[in-house]
Amino acid sequence: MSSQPAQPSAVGARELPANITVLGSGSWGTTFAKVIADAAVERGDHDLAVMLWARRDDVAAAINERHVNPEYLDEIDLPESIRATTDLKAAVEGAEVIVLAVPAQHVREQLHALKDALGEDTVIVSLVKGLERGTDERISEICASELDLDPENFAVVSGPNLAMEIARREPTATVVASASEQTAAKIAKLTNCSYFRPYRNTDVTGVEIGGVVKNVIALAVGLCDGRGFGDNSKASIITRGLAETTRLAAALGARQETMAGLAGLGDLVATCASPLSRNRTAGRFMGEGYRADELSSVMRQTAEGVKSVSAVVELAHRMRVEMPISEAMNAVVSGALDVESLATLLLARDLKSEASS
Ligand SMILES: NC(=O)C1=CN([C@@H]2O[C@H](COP(=O)(O)OP(=O)(O)OC[C@H]3O[C@@H](n4cnc5c(N)ncnc54)[C@H](O)[C@@H]3O)[C@@H](O)[C@H]2O)C=CC1
Ligand SMILES: O=C(CO)COP(=O)(O)O
Repeated sequence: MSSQPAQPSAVGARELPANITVLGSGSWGTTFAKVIADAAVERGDHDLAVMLWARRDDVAAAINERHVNPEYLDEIDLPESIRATTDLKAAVEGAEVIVLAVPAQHVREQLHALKDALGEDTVIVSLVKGLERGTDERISEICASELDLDPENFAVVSGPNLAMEIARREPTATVVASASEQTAAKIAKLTNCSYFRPYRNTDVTGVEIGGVVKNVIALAVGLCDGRGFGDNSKASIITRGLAETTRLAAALGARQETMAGLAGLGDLVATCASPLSRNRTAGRFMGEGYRADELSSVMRQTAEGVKSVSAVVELAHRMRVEMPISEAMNAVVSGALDVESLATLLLARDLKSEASS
């Protein structure tokens, strides 16, 4: 036996990355930064740095000086190891992991802006639950086309993850999916803490589609609230919503069992049940008579379902998949259908066997 001390591995002595950047300091970006910082403390890692990129100076200043983000996470104290900046290039310089937490329609421009500062082995983690309008691309596809990113360096984190509950340390599980088992395991370890339990998966498409379509279904459930419909209507929409999500995911090559897991059924239930959900809230406002273009006057935060529904429907047409609830929601959001006519349209199709679809 050699008496030589063990040599550090090629990637360095640390098992996990030390420099993490989160792009987007809204409710989920800030909360996710907190999860990473809390997880590091719990495993005794005091060298890990989390940098949050904020669009606004006042948000960055509040995080740096008072360790709060009053705009998005009122009442939550943030760990002092989280720093914030509005300088995108400085934020991503030297980052080993870059987490995307901006609305889907702005991901491509963000990636374009940071392209040159990206390291060869940088891992991109998406928290985003939307499709890009115009291309109908998922975030993994945008990363591949915009950055020429090796799929093994991409992961998506998705599940029943309402930001405010996690910020309050209420226990939740999630899914980390990557084409690389190793990348998924690394991100799972980086985020695992006493209140956040990640499960690994390699079905990136399924996990992304689950997160995107549940927002559209939550709009429909919100509409039921706005129209005064009860739990039978909502349970019917949730169940048939899961069926159409599963059809689309399967057509795109995803695994059906992913839709029965945390990133499918789990997230659908959390979002459709929670008054914290922005998508359900947006649906409720529309059910009460607001048009989609009036929503920004009553809610400040991102409701990805409103922005992504047309891309979901386009993708479904391309894949020849029937998605009647998404079709109806697209018609409402675009103004082609009024909410009074919606009740019959949401579930109206030719009568068929439940098992046949
Ligand atoms: N809030 C939640 O509970 C969860 C949200 N998500 C997903 O995470 C993503 C981000 O959502 P949130 O943090 O909740 O949104 P948010 O609305 O709370 O914050 C969005 C962030 O993006 C920034 N932003 C807005 N427009 C931008 C632009 N043009 N360019 C660059 N940045 C821009 C905002 O300044 C803000 O920092 C969404 O795709 C959402 O579906 C996923 C799981 C949970
Ligand atoms: O994705 C979420 C929970 O998992 C958050 O949903 P909302 O964007 O509707 O708030």
